[in-house]
Amino acid sequence: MAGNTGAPLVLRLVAASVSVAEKAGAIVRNVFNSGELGVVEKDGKNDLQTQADRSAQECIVQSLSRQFPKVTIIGEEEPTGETVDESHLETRLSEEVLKVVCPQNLQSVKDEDVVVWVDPLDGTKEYTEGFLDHVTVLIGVAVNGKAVAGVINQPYYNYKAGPGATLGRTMWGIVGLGAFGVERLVPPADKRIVTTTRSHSNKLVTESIEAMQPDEVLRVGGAGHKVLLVIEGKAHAYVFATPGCKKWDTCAPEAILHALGGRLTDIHGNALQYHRDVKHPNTGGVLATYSDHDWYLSRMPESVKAAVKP
Ligand SMILES: Nc1ncnc2c1ncn2[C@@H]1O[C@H](COP(=O)(O)O)[C@@H](O)[C@H]1OP(=O)(O)O
Ligand SMILES: [Mg+2]
Ligand SMILES: [Mg+2]
Ligand SMILES: [Mg+2]
Repeated sequence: MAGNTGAPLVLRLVAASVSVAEKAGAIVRNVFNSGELGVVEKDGKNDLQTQADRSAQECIVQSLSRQFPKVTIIGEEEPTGETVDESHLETRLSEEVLKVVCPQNLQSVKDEDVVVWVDPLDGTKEYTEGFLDHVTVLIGVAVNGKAVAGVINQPYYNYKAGPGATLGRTMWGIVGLGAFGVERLVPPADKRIVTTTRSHSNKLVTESIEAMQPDEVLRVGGAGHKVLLVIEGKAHAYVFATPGCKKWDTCAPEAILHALGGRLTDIHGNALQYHRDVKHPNTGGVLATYSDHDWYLSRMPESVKAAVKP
């Protein structure tokens, strides 16, 4: 089976995730092109699911669990119970990933040490509203509760460039090794740009953003997308001082940001935990930066910190 080459487990997982994230990204585009989004309201307020979320989740979870039957895989969406569409599966390994040398500390990781966190479509609200570049597919690999590797596919990267442009990109990273398919760019030095939610805002979010005294606020969708804005120097910080983000929203982006030298914590500065039995919501909110992380932490109002407990 493809998952059984001699490479260390973490590398094989990332190699499989890069291939399957590309496939899931294609599914996300195909569903949108079909015009039949099949939107369902989930339990939470302002919480949607589409056919693309369901099909991409099936693609990722089925493909990975067939290759790595002993690894815990946790996806955002509930299984549909429908027969698996074999044409949705992808079990090849990315050669590009298998070429790298796995960091020493991750070479002998065992199946039972790993949890894979899957967000088949991050930015669902924006997807249904046509903000297509906000959408990402997120596959994060956690070892002993820490985010160590991540894969992000952005299915509509470049779609504003017009016909002929290559649509979509895949980025991946391993802490201790670096990240590929994305480049760290430095944001402007003469102003402070903060990014936050456009569809899940509330008083706590607004208060915390104001406290950062930003020159500009980018209100956009998706946790993956906002971490990419920080990585690519379009924003100095991603500030989300409320509990809506879940482990599958942060695991992959956190690992890629860390691999490039940035930081992602809750709004108190605590590391996020990714054990298999952890509660899914990031109850302490999210703060992602490249630099001055402590400054953002110090600006966080006490009233917000008291309301957004870890
Ligand atoms: N209140 C919420 N309910 C459900 N999902 C949320 C909520 N807040 C954030 N999320 C998830 O975190 C992501 C980042 O938040 P936002 O886009 O508002 O900045 C969302 O795209 C959504 O992921 P998903 O689209 O995968 O359900
Ligand atoms: Mg969702
Ligand atoms: Mg999400
Ligand atoms: Mg999602």
